[in-house]
Amino acid sequence: MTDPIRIAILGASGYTGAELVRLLHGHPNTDVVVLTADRRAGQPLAAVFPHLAHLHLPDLVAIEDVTDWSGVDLVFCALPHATTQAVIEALPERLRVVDLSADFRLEDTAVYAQWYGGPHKAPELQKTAVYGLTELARERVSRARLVANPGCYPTGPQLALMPLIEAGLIDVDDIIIDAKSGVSGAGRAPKEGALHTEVSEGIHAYSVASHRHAPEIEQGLSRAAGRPVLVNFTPHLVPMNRGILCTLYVRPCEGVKAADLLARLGERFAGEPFVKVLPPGTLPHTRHVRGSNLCLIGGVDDRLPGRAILVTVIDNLVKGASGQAIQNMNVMMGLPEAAGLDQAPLFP
Ligand SMILES: NC(=O)C1=CN([C@@H]2O[C@H](COP(=O)(O)OP(=O)(O)OC[C@H]3O[C@@H](n4cnc5c(N)ncnc54)[C@H](OP(=O)(O)O)[C@@H]3O)[C@@H](O)[C@H]2O)C=CC1
Ligand SMILES: CC(=O)N[C@@H](CCC(=O)OP(=O)(O)O)C(=O)O
Repeated sequence: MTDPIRIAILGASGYTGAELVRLLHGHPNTDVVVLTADRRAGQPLAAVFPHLAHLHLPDLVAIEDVTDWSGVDLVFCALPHATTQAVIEALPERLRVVDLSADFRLEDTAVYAQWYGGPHKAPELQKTAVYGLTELARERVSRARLVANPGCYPTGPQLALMPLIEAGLIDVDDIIIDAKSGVSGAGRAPKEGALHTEVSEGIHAYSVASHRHAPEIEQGLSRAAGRPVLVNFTPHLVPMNRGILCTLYVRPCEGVKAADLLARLGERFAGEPFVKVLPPGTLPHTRHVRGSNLCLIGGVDDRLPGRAILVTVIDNLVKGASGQAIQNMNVMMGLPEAAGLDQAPLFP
């Protein structure tokens, strides 16, 4: 039996931090040794998250109070974007890092500056970061010191569209991504737009034609196409806690049907533990993945000639964040990729 991997979770008092703690509790090869917080530093985790009170874990501390990293092997950074670059740059070089924020996802730091409102604070480190959409980057992830975990919205659409673009099966200049997210995607820190009164009993589009996940999706699709690709991406906030459903409107090449697209995806993801392609005509619900690391993909032909509609679902806190982060850690550390991630979805 090998020694457990000693884990620090920065931002453990947030939603994705708590989800890392929950999932790592079931991981056979890890030991959580450091938990950090900002406003909640100094408190026991059970005071912040009573649902984790049965676990024996260290209290929350401020990052600056962690002066000795010698007892840590791998760091999960679950901090707000734009705070993470400086934090990771200050960590000892020896530590492996999985960053859940957006700070290292965009390879071009000029594009980062344009979408995240300021210059990149660690451009040299950015050159070493690997974008960790695990199923499509496994080999690079295995060698990475720093993995940029994909955004919650970009995960499903890239998994469904990149293999189709690589196979030349769809028109890359006509892709519409209609996305709907649960409110936990906005994090736990109080925000007016996430209040119950603002979100319940309604649904609304936001950041229309201007959401920061559009360039992240375009980065992946452009790599698959071998040339620049732009997408129409519209996110919506829906009154549920977890889950992201993306409806993808695509134009298959002449003679290609939805069943052919699904067949290609089925071949591409054969044997993958977490990406499952449904039979033609069967469409997934967010309920089908709740609490699990699964991404489900379904599809149908549109009545409109030449159009097909694909639907992807993930749990934003699992495959869209902490689950995929653990999947990446498993690949980086040479562990079985599904270790700690075999939870079946909570249905209904
Ligand atoms: N929620 C989601 O579905 C997803 C989130 N992400 C990304 O993951 C990261 C974490 O998200 P999430 O867990 O939702 O966010 P939360 O707002 O729920 O949690 C943020 C965490 O960071 C801590 N924190 C806040 N500001 C600072 C600071 N200046 N210095 C140190 N610590 C700080 C908070 O501490 P305290 O509470 O004590 O103040 C808390 O522990 C973000 O970058 C987010 O964009 C990625 C994919 C999906
Ligand atoms: C519902 C909601 O507010 N979602 C967030 C994105 C969620 C997220 O986690 O963004 P990152 O993956 O880039 O960190 C938003 O629209 O900004």
